[in-house]
Amino acid sequence: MTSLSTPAGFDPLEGVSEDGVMAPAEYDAILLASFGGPEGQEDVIPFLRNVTRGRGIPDERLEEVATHYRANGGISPINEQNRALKAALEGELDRRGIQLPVLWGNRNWAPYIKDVLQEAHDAGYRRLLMVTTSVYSCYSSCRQYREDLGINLVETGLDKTLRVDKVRQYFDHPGFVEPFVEGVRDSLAKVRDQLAAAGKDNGKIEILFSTHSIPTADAEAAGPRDVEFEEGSAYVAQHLANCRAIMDRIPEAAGLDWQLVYQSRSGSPHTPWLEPDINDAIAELPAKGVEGVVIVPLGFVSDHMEVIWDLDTEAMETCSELGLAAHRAPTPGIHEKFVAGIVDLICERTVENNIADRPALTNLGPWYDVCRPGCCANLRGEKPTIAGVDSTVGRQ
Ligand SMILES: CC1=C(CCC(=O)O)c2cc3nc(cc4[nH]c(cc5[nH]c(cc1n2)c(C)c5CCC(=O)O)c(CCC(=O)O)c4C)C(CCC(=O)O)=C3C
Ligand SMILES: [Fe+2]
Repeated sequence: MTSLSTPAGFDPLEGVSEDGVMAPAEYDAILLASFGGPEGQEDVIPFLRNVTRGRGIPDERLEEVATHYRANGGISPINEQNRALKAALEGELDRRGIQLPVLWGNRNWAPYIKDVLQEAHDAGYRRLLMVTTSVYSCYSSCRQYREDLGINLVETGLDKTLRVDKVRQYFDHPGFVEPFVEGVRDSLAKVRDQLAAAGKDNGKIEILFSTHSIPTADAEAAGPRDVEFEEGSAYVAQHLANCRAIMDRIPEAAGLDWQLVYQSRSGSPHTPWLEPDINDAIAELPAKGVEGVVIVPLGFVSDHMEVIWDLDTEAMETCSELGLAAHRAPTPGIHEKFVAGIVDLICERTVENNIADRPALTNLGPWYDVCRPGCCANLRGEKPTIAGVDSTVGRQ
């Protein structure tokens, strides 16, 4: 390519307000960024090595997790779900007459973010808007994505000619929350039916909101460094706020007990991670007189391996061993409200079809378009990032 449409480098803070809102801009394409997963038995170990490189995850844990993938033919459902989400986003953009191509790239498996950035550049794109399939604030869900973009832009040498911004973390956007409201309501009715069929018409039900456990040190570093969270950390506070937002919207669930629990812990047993584990929490329920459980996969956008194994296989088994009626609520997946919500988030950031109103269903949001200083710090050392007020990638 002889001439470029944009001058080399940019000011990442141009148009960014005090509170991290970025003025609408013109984008060439959307980048749907996700985790990635294996697509066959021979991919399983290389994928797990990609995920855990430099993370100190014991080999026994990797072998254990490999069996979850092996049982599913070595295939993670996540890639198919992302293809479906990409198609649904294209459909919704098209329906609204918005001409923005959707690219898809993963952190840990093909199509890799690095290759997608090169393809985007070769196609003449100079500014992308990234949407991630992770919605809360913590290293794994926020900074790790911003870092992988930063590192790949620097490594490909595209950092001065290809700019990537990111939509805000959208845990409390109605597009993410409302599908859960519907799903929890339906699941509650199913558990009530199961109990009725067993002659336990007024059996006590508890709602377990489940999310990915993370090291407590990562939880403490989650979110902006310069903002205090009453509930210990941005990660925990965002989840608890969402639990309340969902409970408040389901009259049928009025008065039911609920709690936030954690799943999919890895790492060394000596490192503290967020607790209680969902299986331990379930084991405590019979003693409280609980006879039915609704399991809500609040930390996830689709039914990937952490959902179909850790919840549908393990947690459901724990319930059945204890004789508890149970149902797992759906993830947003390609729910029409979720898809429309993501397109709304894109429109918040674009000059054309701009949406000025920024809905948020908790009082923590709307979250920052451009992360605050030190947001979701990498406790192992600083790497180049995008989409933070302290990002340096692409600076003139
Ligand atoms: C917060 C969070 C989310 C939610 C936000 C988001 O969605 O991003 C998430 C999602 C996912 N996690 C996934 C898979 C894995 N996560 C692992 C390991 C880890 N996850 C962590 C955190 C999170 N993970 C952490 C702190 C580790 C320890 C290692 C490290 O510090 O990085 C490992 C290694 C083996 C193990 O120990 O489990 C695997 C295989 C898949 C793909 C599933 C599929 O293939 O369908 C998805 C969507
Ligand atoms: Fe994970």
